Amino acid sequence: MINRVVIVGGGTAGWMTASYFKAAFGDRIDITLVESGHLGTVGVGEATFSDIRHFFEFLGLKEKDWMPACNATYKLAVRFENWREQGHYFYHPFEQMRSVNGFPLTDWWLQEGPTSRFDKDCFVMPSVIDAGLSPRQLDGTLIDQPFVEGADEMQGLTMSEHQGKTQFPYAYHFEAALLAKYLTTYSVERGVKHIIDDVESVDLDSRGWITGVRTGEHGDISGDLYIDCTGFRGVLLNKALEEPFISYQDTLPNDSAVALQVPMDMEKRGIRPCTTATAQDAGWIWTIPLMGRVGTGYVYAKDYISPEEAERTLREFVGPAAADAEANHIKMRIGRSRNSWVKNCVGIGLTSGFVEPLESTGIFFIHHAIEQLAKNFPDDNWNETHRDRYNDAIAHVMDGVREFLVLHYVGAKRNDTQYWRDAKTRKMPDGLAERIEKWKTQLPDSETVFPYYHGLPPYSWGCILLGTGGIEVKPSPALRISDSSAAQREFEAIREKTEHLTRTLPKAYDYFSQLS
Ligand SMILES: Cc1cc2nc3c(=O)[nH]c(=O)nc-3n(C[C@H](O)[C@H](O)[C@H](O)COP(=O)(O)OP(=O)(O)OC[C@H]3O[C@@H](n4cnc5c(N)ncnc54)[C@H](O)[C@@H]3O)c2cc1C
Ligand SMILES: N[C@H](Cc1c[nH]c2cc(Cl)ccc12)C(=O)O
Repeated sequence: MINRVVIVGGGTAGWMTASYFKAAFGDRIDITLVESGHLGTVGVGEATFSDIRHFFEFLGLKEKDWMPACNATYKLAVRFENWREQGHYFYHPFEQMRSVNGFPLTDWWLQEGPTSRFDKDCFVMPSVIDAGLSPRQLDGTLIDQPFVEGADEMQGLTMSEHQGKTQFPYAYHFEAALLAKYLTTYSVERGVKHIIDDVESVDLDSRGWITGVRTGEHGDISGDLYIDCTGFRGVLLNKALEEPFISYQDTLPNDSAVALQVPMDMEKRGIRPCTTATAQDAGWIWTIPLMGRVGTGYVYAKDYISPEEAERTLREFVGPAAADAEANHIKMRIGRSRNSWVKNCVGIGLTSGFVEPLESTGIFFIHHAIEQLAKNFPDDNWNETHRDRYNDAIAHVMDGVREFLVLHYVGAKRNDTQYWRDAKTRKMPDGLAERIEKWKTQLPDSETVFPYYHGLPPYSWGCILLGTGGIEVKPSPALRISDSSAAQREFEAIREKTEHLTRTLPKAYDYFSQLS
């Protein structure tokens, strides 16, 4: 049995892992988490995938338990502003793609689109977001969507097993530091040993396996399995075990960010329930609404703009409310460890890998890694099959998301600065150019997107292609000679549903202010 687990690092990755493993394995596993008292965590205001609800469900937590404690709000989409041209925006929503006669509605939209807005013609969420509404009524009733919430056959499935079966209509925004604090209490109450100290060195045996970590004040801590959640430092995996890091910077050049937390009266401002990604001269700015403040930051490539200029741009973007906010400059390590599981050490979180937060994939990577590790948990035979399966799953998810992000830049019509022009000529990950060729005559489907599980359904790829507008796509030839009346009825049904929802849903702020 492997039942002594040592986690090094107390950011989002460390505490999500500790709490999930306690919920999964109870007292059959002994967990010690060591975190530095002075090295900070990266967590800024964070946005997630909708799948994160499975994590909270697994821990037995309801929204009213954790959301108010983390100043959380709902995220119904990512809103992309100015990626095509100044003043243009589109949504990548959490919403089941409708299909008519075997073709996604977006394909019909290319042939028959009632207006120039694919997002508002094909989905109801964009109008709900524009009106600043909550997807739940004040009594908690969720808007009726074609998805299954809590159905028995879905219990216990991992995210990859869930994919394609349902699409939940929202994700979350929350304060990462508050979530880490919440999960600390959850974990410690369930028996996780919490040590605040620095790991100063790592002991290896003659085979190079970890036998213990040495701390400044608490001596040696040893276990069977070591989980490296030390962030970009990779203290165990990359430093002690010397596992190489594969950089993605040749295809994704953004390597820096500057973040601000801006206190705000959200009742007055109102909550637009989505993450906004506003394109800038050398990157993009995120805006994340939380209860009591807005999290914002400029993600940029330092080859194109200096940190000082990025901070100045961000402050101008936010306006006077940012005057007293302290800027947090972050250097990002973009790419992944060649293998995230090496010998008796598994890197989770930023140690394992990271891509810029354009589609909020950091916490999704952590959640996926935890589910895969729980599924492939080793015994003392250290069977290679479990390790190899785990490493393949982690590599695929990150490589797939890298392609998805590159599509945003290659697809963006804007080319008004060197940064955006270079995005069109930069090397692409293997296979993407061929896939884009196929999508020019038929929007992405399960047979033409990145072929391994990477968290994004085919409709997500279609939204980016249609929204960014730089790649010309044509309707499928079959639809040109097909009867479109069923598609027309579907567009009409969406219009009616949108009209009904925008009349009946409460304001997002009102929903959160009564949630407890
Ligand atoms: C600019 C930016 C924006 C982001 N936005 C999003 C988003 O919107 N959505 C999303 O899902 N993800 C986002 N992410 C990613 C997300 O922040 C991370 O995935 C998440 O915070 C996990 O970080 P971590 O726990 O791996 O590392 P960290 O937060 O860096 O934590 C590392 C921990 O290790 C400890 N440590 C380090 N060295 C030692 C040592 N020697 N001894 C003891 N302890 C040590 C530190 O004290 C700390 O506790 C973003 C990341 C960045 C950089
Ligand atoms: N696994 C899916 C991924 C997904 C589906 N739609 C979206 C929209 C946005 Cl903005 C991000 C991710 C996804 C999920 O989490 O729902």
